[in-house]
Amino acid sequence: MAQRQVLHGLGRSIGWSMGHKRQPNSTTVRYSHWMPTIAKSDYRKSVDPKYNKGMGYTYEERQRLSLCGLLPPAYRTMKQQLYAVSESFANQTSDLHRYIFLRALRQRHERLYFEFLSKKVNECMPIIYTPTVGTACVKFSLLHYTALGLYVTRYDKGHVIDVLKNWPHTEIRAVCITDGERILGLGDQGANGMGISVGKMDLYTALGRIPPQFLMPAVLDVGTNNQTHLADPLYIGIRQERLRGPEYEEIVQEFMDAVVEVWGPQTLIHFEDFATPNAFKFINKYQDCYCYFNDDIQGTAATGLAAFLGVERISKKPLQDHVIFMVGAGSACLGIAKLVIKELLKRNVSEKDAYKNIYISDQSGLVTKETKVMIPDLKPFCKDMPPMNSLEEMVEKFKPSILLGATGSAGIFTEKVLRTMGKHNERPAIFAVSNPTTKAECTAEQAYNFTEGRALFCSGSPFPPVVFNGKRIVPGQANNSFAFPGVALAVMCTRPFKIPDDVFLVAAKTLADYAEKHYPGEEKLFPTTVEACDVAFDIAVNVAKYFFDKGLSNVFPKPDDICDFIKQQQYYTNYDSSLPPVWEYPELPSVPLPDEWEKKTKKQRS
Ligand SMILES: NC(=O)C1=CN([C@@H]2O[C@H](COP(=O)(O)OP(=O)(O)OC[C@H]3O[C@@H](n4cnc5c(N)ncnc54)[C@H](OP(=O)(O)O)[C@@H]3O)[C@@H](O)[C@H]2O)C=CC1
Ligand SMILES: CC(=O)C(=O)O
Ligand SMILES: [Mg+2]
Repeated sequence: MAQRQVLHGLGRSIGWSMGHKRQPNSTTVRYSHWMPTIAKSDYRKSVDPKYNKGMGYTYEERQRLSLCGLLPPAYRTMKQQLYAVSESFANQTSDLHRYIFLRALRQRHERLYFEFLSKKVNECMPIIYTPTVGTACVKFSLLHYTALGLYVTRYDKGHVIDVLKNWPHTEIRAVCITDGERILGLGDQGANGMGISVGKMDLYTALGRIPPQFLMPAVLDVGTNNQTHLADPLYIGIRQERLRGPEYEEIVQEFMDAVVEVWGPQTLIHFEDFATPNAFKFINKYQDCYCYFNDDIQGTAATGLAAFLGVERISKKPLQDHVIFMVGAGSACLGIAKLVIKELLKRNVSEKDAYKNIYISDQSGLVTKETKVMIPDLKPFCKDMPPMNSLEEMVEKFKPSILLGATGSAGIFTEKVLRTMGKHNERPAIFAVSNPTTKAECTAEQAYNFTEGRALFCSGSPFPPVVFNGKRIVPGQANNSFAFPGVALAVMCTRPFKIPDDVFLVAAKTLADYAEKHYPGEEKLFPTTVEACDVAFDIAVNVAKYFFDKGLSNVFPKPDDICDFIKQQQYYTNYDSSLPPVWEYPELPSVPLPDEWEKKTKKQRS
């Protein structure tokens, strides 16, 4: 009996239950020799990425789990393993190699991977997320080795539920799905869009600390119109033109219903990188009847509004008095514009005044009543004025104080556009939010150089700090990754049936407040990425409060301490064990880690 308790304790300490098929009377040492089959299955489990500790298995655990001899003799603490990973990471020869290295780590040793991401956010975010994830998607056919997420295809029609049931984890609480049609600013990547779903869900865990076993990245492969992929003999998806019309919508509907059937109506369904007309069609169809959100519309909206609230704070001018010019009439710009309107209406600004100062343009110029509008959500933003085409002329004419581009068209914020922004504003707010970096409307350097260093600049993908007139300026990152992990964490904890738009107002305000609270008196619109985990937690707390207060949570009773309630459901990477040894193993000599590395690993803000 005592023996069984020890074994159970050990099972818990490494993260799985040992079961009851043990020899109750055997000693532990004999057990490991007598039961080769079980020992072998323990070995498989011990290298399962979810449980693996790598060289972090203690000598005691190695003895009990029949791992002696299967690992090198040295033992490594989590910190020593992190050091090993960071050395190997740094030795990779390109960002794509770093991406491949991290993917392999994820497939081998999940807790170490997430611990590394959270300790090295600055270094890892640009790899597992934008910009490198964009390159990875383009080349995904060469990188695919094993199931990272679920592929559902148009030919699974009528059987989507069976495909979903093949996913190895049974308790899924969030799904991120893309059909790959608009991957970042890189266009149609078909099934290669899996890289984006995987990247987003990795941030659920790295930033939101949502346990990875609750998450399922997915691709809905309905074909691709990307001619390069269609001609590529190694393309991993269905080599056919994209499905359109009712058949396309039916397969999306079947996916939605299958998720609800398999994992329940409280499963969060996150739509990512759908082409804009479909993105708006589905948000309007699903938002009120599924636990659903579209990240490019709503997550981006929360981040964009937060940036504008920061501009309001720094400029000491109410948001409704700012002239906002948006270049791009897609998911990102329209999502932000709609949330700004929501915020202004809440402040009792009249509808007419709320719309008055927001201008939107697309490739054919200013969106006016003459524009052939394909997305109904764009209609209220159409101006009753003559058409205008040149961005330079529009910026000169409307004198925006906030200029935001989400176009996927690199460099359209020309020197003249930027200088005009600088001419009309003391602190011109310039946001080049297109991803990846190669698609940014301007670089950080251009934004500061052409405005004499006065720009309040943010970009979608990270730019390095710029030194202007001897002053080091750190550009902010205006990316929806500051919003969706916190919203998802709140949803996972409170289990609502739907996610109203107000949730993204809460997220925006929390993000803006975070910057204000942590950088008082500083002209900083966003926290740094190393704080993204703390931001996600704050957003989760406020959004969870919102769900409880509005009666939308399905968790009863309302917890007294929401912070604690959320913390208890988060993912932790600790796998310490304090078991006694079975046979004696001497304390082996070790060498301390370099001081330099220890210092660098401590949290730094910029
Ligand atoms: N930082 C972040 O968090 C986020 C960034 N993004 C990025 O924003 C970009 C756009 O995404 P999304 O809105 O979904 O994309 P869409 O493709 O739906 O929209 C792009 C819009 O930009 C317009 N456009 C393109 N080129 C120009 C140009 N040269 N001048 C004026 N308008 C132009 C298009 O006009 P037309 O319709 O006439 O073709 C279209 O209205 C992408 O790069 C994406 O990565 C998206 C979401 C979040
Ligand atoms: C960040 C993001 O979601 C995009 O660029 O599409
Ligand atoms: Mg996106």
